[in-house]
Amino acid sequence: MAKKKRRSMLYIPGNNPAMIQQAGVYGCDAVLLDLEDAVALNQKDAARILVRSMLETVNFYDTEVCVRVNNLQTPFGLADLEEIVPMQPDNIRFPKTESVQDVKDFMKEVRRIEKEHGIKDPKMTIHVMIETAKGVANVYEIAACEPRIDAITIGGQDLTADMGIVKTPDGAGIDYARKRIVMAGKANNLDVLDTVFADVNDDEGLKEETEYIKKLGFAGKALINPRQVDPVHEVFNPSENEIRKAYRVYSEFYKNTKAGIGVFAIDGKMIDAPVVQRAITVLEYANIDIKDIEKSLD
Ligand SMILES: CC(C)(COP(=O)(O)OP(=O)(O)OC[C@H]1O[C@@H](n2cnc3c(N)ncnc32)[C@H](O)[C@@H]1OP(=O)(O)O)[C@@H](O)C(=O)NCCC(=O)NCCSC(=O)C[C@@](O)(CC(=O)O)C(=O)O
Ligand SMILES: [Mg+2]
Repeated sequence: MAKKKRRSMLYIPGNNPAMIQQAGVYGCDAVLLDLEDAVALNQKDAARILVRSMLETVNFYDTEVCVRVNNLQTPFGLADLEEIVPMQPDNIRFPKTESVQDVKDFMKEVRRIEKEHGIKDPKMTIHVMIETAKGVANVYEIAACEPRIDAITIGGQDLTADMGIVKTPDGAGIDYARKRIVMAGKANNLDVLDTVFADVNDDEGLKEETEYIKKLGFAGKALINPRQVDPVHEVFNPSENEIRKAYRVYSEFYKNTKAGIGVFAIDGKMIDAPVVQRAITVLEYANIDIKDIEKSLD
């Protein structure tokens, strides 16, 4: 099965039933039902109950569903897990993860709750959020410490607050963190996801930032408004020209492999395994199954 795309992950405040009800139709790859910073302190209990009931009743179609719980250091984190883990959304986000011990503490509770509810073969995966300088420092160990982690993400708003700096449009203050988190994620075969772009009226700025983080290796971006979905997809979706080139590279690779040739040239440019791998990634983003290309050549 093709790997799920995570180009766009839309935060929806967990205390807003009207927004959650629409979650399956925004066209984003994933929704992040938020019990953490989008929810006021006096709404935390209501939001938790609402999100649980929405997980039972709403049709999310093929949109991936992730719930962001509160950190276990807060009075809400454990209650969030007790309510949400039995519902087994596709994934749970651990915010402000700073150490391997934080992940262990979370997972101990997740596993206990799953056991108590007779969940034997849990499919729910974990997203860790790196949002403090300490988390950035420990990110390599965090990314490697738990097999159920399948994505890692930077929280730029909290990180800049923790560092005592302003989040500028050029992202200068979080550039090192972005690059370090990408390497830690890639080293552990995780999807690496970028932080939100706060100005919902600045499509050009959003696209520019998305172009940049795509070049760094991020698989997608967290969003705060449905209007941000299309601009982000526009950047992540390959152009017609890129698709045509990738199709040609894969076709030639397939034919050459059958003839026992490992490296060859197209228009004078060497095509080897990494080039083929990049072509396969483009084809995946264009929803083209390489098996169909192979069949057309057999
Ligand atoms: C930004 C704004 C107030 C703008 O309001 P506006 O009113 O100007 O929006 P409009 O465009 O006018 O809305 C038009 C229509 O869309 C509907 N609509 C709007 N937003 C929707 C949505 N999100 N989901 C579904 N529906 C939506 C709306 O209801 C209306 O529907 P209708 O009336 O029917 O036409 C609003 O969007 C909003 O609240 N966003 C969510 C904010 C949020 O979740 N923050 C927490 C996550 S970040 C964080 O925690 C930092 C982080 O942790 C994260 C990290 O990086 O990962 C870190 O540290 O960095
Ligand atoms: Mg945050």
